Amino acid sequence: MPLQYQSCTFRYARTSGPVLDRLDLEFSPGHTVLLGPNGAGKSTLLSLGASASMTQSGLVRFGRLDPANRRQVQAYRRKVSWLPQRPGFLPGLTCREHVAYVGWLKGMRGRDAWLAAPEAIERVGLTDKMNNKVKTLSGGQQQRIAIAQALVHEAELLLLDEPTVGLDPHQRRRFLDLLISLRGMVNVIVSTHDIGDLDEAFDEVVVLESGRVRFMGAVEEFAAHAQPDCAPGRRLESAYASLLEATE
Ligand SMILES: Nc1ncnc2c1ncn2[C@@H]1O[C@H](COP(=O)(O)OP(=O)(O)OP(=O)(O)O)[C@@H](O)[C@H]1O
Repeated sequence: MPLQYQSCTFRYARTSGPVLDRLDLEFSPGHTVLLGPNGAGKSTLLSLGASASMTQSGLVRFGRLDPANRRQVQAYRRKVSWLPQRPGFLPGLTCREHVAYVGWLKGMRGRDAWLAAPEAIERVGLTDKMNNKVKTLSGGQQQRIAIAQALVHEAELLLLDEPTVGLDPHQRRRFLDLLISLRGMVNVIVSTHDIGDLDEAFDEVVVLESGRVRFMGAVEEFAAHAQPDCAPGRRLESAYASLLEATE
């Protein structure tokens, strides 16, 4: 199912202009990377998609589900899972307890969530840490537990806000491999500033600039904006720079 934003306007309290002004955007199923300079509105867009905040006008829809409808919001949040920039974990819980707890919060029966948690944790490669406290895990491992939280209740779409910030290259690689392994199982939209090696993990690119869609298309179409003389390993970075320079 697509995630749609129809004529969405959003402004933070006590700020002058809107961050998003009548934005129309549709994310197709698949793996999409969301790029854009600081302040472009990526986190705002994802938090609206997660129903963590609500548009002042316009609509957000996942398929037919409307997060502004009280009767549909729980079903919406079960299907659309969000990993904010700084995910919070309850102190004292083990990985299994945490994953099961989130499943229960999303509407699963407690016992079902408890029994389903090990498989979700296995999917993210952390079975050996299942009974460890989440707070004792590294940053990269905590990000993977956050993904397991979405897998346990069989979310259809994951919204990940800068999930690789602060990860070392090895952890980042593991994280991208995890995303690749989730292809066909769950759709993802990932906002990031790390663009070097995204082509393997993503199908589509959206570039947001000042709350507007600057580019939307397949990774290859995006890469075609690269400077002809750029090094092969830097095509995506070059494409991104060219697209943004074209609007300066
Ligand atoms: N809670 C808030 N209150 C007021 N303004 C905010 C708030 N959060 C974000 N903003 C402003 O809204 C705009 C969009 O911010 P947002 O965090 O969505 O951008 P972003 O593209 O995710 O940026 P970054 O890449 O730096 O994370 C920015 O101008 C920011 O200063």
